[in-house]
Amino acid sequence: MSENIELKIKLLRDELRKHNYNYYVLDNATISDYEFDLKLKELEKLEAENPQFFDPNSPTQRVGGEITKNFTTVIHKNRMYSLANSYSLEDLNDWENRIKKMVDNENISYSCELKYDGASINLVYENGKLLRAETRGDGFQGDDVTANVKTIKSIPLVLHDKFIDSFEIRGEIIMPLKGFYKMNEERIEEGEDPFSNPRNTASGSLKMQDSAEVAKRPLDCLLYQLIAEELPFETHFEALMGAKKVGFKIPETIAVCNTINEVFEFIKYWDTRRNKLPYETDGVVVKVNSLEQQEELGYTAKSPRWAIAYKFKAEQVSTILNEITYQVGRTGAITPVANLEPVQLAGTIVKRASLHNADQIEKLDIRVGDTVFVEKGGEIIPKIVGVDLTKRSLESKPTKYITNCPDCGTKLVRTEGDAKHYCPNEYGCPTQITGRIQHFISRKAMNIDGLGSETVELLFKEGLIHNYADLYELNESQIIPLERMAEKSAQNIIAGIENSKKIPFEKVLFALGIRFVGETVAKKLAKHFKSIDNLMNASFEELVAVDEIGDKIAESVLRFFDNLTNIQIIDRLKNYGVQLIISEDTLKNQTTKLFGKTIVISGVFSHFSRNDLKKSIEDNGGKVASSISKKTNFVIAGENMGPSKRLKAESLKIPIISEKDYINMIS
Ligand SMILES: NC(=O)c1ccc[n+]([C@@H]2O[C@H](COP(=O)([O-])OP(=O)(O)OC[C@H]3O[C@@H](n4cnc5c(N)ncnc54)[C@H](O)[C@@H]3O)[C@@H](O)[C@H]2O)c1
Ligand SMILES: [Zn+2]
Repeated sequence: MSENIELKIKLLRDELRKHNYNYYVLDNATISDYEFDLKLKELEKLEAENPQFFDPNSPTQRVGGEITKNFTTVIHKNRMYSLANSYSLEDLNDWENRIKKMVDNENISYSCELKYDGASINLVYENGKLLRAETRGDGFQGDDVTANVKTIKSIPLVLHDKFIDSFEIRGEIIMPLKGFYKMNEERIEEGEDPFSNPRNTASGSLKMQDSAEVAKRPLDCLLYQLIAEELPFETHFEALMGAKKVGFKIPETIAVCNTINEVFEFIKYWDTRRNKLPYETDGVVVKVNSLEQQEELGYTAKSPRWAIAYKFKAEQVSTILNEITYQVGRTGAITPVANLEPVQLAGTIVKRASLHNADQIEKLDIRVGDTVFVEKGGEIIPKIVGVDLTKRSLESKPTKYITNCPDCGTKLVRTEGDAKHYCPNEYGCPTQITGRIQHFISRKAMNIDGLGSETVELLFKEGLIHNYADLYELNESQIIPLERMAEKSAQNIIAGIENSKKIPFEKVLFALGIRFVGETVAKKLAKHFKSIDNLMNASFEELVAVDEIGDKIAESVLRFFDNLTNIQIIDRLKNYGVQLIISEDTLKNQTTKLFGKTIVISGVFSHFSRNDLKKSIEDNGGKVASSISKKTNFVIAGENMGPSKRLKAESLKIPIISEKDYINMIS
């Protein structure tokens, strides 16, 4: 018997560790938070009943995150904790009873805050300046992500008023919904899969290697705790308001409640209104307001006793699944969509839900006619999380995924490791053809004025264009007779197409619609290879040698240029005068002085910002790496170079040069 329990505990611990890793390190959870919390609760219960199997390393005893190998590790001056959870008013009452006993039945007032859903961050300030930003990691040590955090505009780098000399302030890095939706629209436009939710995206962004990329992500930071050797405040709330005065972003939603009943009111209020906030929240955090009482209460192994999270229930409704339809994307990817009986959810009427791919349908055994549960997380469209099997009719049959393209009838393919089915009829499938042309003319690509998506469809239907090169053969007399067209609009279209011949190479490269080559990648490739001919002749090794170009992108580029139709189209674009070589302007200030050199930078510089220094290295043909290895040619050290980096460079005998040496080197 006890052997069984021991095994059960071990299996649960292993499973939860795996989920922690997926969630915190890979930013890619494979079960819902609800299921995760249930399993954790089950383990807590088993451990409490069987104290002989206690293990300080159990997921019940430890903060779930980890440090990564991509950043300098920092030991937290003050430990970072998780929060105990509660799911009902009863849980909260129990908590109050417990803590009241520990503070001798004194009155307790509470600070109530929303639980912002993102990634925790610790900001270290010395003498009014941001010194370091650290992730929570395992609570004892985290990743030094200062360079990335410095790109978040709402975080003050220098305080505009005198405050405490040395302190830490903690908060949550979040991605507000508006920015999240916009980014996803752009990704879909570029043929990439959209991000799954704002939390993962915020957490993933924080851990990117290139701060210039992080700067493009619309991140924000909401702060919720101040820590110092000695705080000149009596209460947590006053401390936050003090921090607010010197420039920190502290949400307006905080309230002080004098009784637990007032806390309930706060929770009820926000449970129905949180959808109206510009960011996601997943609950309320209730904190003992008096700092003295907080100190008295202290911490358990994993969380403060003076605070508790109340988790909102994910909003869920049930409705009937009327039909499953299939969409074809510009890259041929098929997305199944659930068409639902319209239902009210989180303030909007929901008619459709994403089903992602065939596996998802199979896993949940979703069938037409089913009553399904629909949830709204951070996704653009809601998702189906389960089926109400008690309502399934006896005649119901498992869903058969389509085998052929709903648009052109071609047999679909699915390559190993890819969750999606694709229509391989790249050059014959109408949606793919018009999708590629629509992408080509779009604002961030060739920016062809006067030509819209509908006109592209019309021109295609009339047999006037089959690919984007055909645009350059169009003339006014072909366009004027078309539906809703007149001389003026035809002239505009032709003028817009003519003007697009001036669009610079990096945008043309993006416009070609090579899978995984979005705006940024196109810029990188254009800058590195300088012309389409060089790019076309590049080998896999040459491609992956370019900073931030990985296997997936390299393979996609090779595949694109391996196709005769594409080569012919590019030849035609060349003849029409489209820019397929990088312009003189872009080449200015560029040299090959650092060609083949891998350089690591560390510290703070006076002549360059870190990003400018990176750009300068790249402009001179060098490659910037984030960590020192045998492949590093030299390290440029600024002020306050990280001691671990210095040690590593010295032990590998890698030259360390100053900013001045560098400037001499390139001038
Ligand atoms: N689905 C999965 O596989 C999986 C795996 C691991 C964890 N999880 C989920 O992650 C959560 C557990 O993560 P956790 O241990 O980080 O705990 P938590 O996120 O539930 O609570 C602690 C965190 O809340 C944040 N927070 C937000 N607003 C705050 C405020 N106003 N005051 C104080 N803190 C605030 C802090 O960053 C703090 O670190 C659970 O919801 C769990 O379901 C899911
Ligand atoms: Zn097709």
